[in-house]
Amino acid sequence: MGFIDGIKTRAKNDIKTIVLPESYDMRVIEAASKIEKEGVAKVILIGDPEDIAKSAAGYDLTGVEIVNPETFAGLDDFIVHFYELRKRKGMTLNDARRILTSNFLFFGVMMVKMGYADGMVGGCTTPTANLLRPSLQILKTAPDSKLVSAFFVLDVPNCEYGADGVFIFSDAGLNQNPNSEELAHIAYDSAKTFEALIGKKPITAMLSHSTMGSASHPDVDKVQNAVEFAHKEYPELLVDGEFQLDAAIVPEVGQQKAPGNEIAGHANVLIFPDLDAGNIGYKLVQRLAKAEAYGPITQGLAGPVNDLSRGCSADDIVGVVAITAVQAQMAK
Ligand SMILES: CC(C)(COP(=O)(O)OP(=O)(O)OC[C@H]1O[C@@H](n2cnc3c(N)ncnc32)[C@H](O)[C@@H]1OP(=O)(O)O)[C@@H](O)C(=O)NCCC(=O)NCCS
Ligand SMILES: CC(=O)OP(=O)(O)O
Repeated sequence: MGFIDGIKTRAKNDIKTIVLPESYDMRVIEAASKIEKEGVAKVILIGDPEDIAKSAAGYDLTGVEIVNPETFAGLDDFIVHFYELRKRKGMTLNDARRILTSNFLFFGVMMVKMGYADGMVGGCTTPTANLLRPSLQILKTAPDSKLVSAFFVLDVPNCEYGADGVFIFSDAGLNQNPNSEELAHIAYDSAKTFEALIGKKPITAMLSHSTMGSASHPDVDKVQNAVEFAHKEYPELLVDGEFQLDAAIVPEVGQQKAPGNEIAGHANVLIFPDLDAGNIGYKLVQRLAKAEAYGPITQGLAGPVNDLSRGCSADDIVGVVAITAVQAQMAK
């Protein structure tokens, strides 16, 4: 069974409720219909029921719940909780009301925070920063994590590398220029996530334009220091570097450039030195190798809220909803 079919099977075993705030986009409507039909999750759409019924003509939305923030019975409670969370940042009750009734992303994250939904997926019409800010502000970092980061699962067809072509690429969505310690934390969280979602042993490579000192530059030093920090902080983690991409995933090149290294050539968790590399890297593999790309999925957040690329398809949304539902099961 392929990666996403395995995740969907897990999601169906213990149905979770996932809120989709961008109900004005037809990919979301199509995805909501598919998710209910396949039994992957229970869906909540946010918006005016009449508007949604009009735009969804032709789609079967049986089972989908629609919540209108304007008429939602729990709105006042949401406003007070949101205000309490953000008042130290200068938020007033009026601000809280205005934001929650006008911005479906903030309202959706509050549905997760207040236990009305188990998770949220958005971002097909919204740049990542606008999608992540509400969850960072409202849910915040999970107690067992040092920072929130975002990864993609790449499922590459006809690929013998990684875990039968399945990889985690991290950070490909959130932290723009992580320092060495942050890179080490991202590596740790990504390895744990790989094990939890893919069910295989994570083998983690810290990527660079250098392999084991073949180049000298402050950018290389940053990754070398990250490896040193990861070895010290997380001795149980199978992680090494710095590796170029070919040395990380191609066994012959790994042994040529880093002879005797047990990770070289076998990595399935790829940690990119910065967001430029991670974001460009995942899109290259998605578009040129025709890989399935699910994400950006957040890790280290105190609640499952996940992003989408604006270039996503309805099927990508179904996949990310299934992953979100499995994260919600694991968070229990
Ligand atoms: C996500 C992002 C908006 C956060 O930026 P920021 O400038 O820190 O945003 P804010 O100052 O509004 O921060 C919001 C909150 O998130 C927290 N935060 C930011 N980054 C965090 C992280 N990595 N982990 C945990 N918390 C974080 C901040 O501490 C702040 O908390 P507070 O308001 O309670 O004090 C920014 O990192 C970003 O734009 N990343 C790139 C996203 C992107 O364009 N990706 C490419 C496409 S996928
Ligand atoms: C993840 C990502 O790159 O998102 P977008 O394509 O929406 O910017």
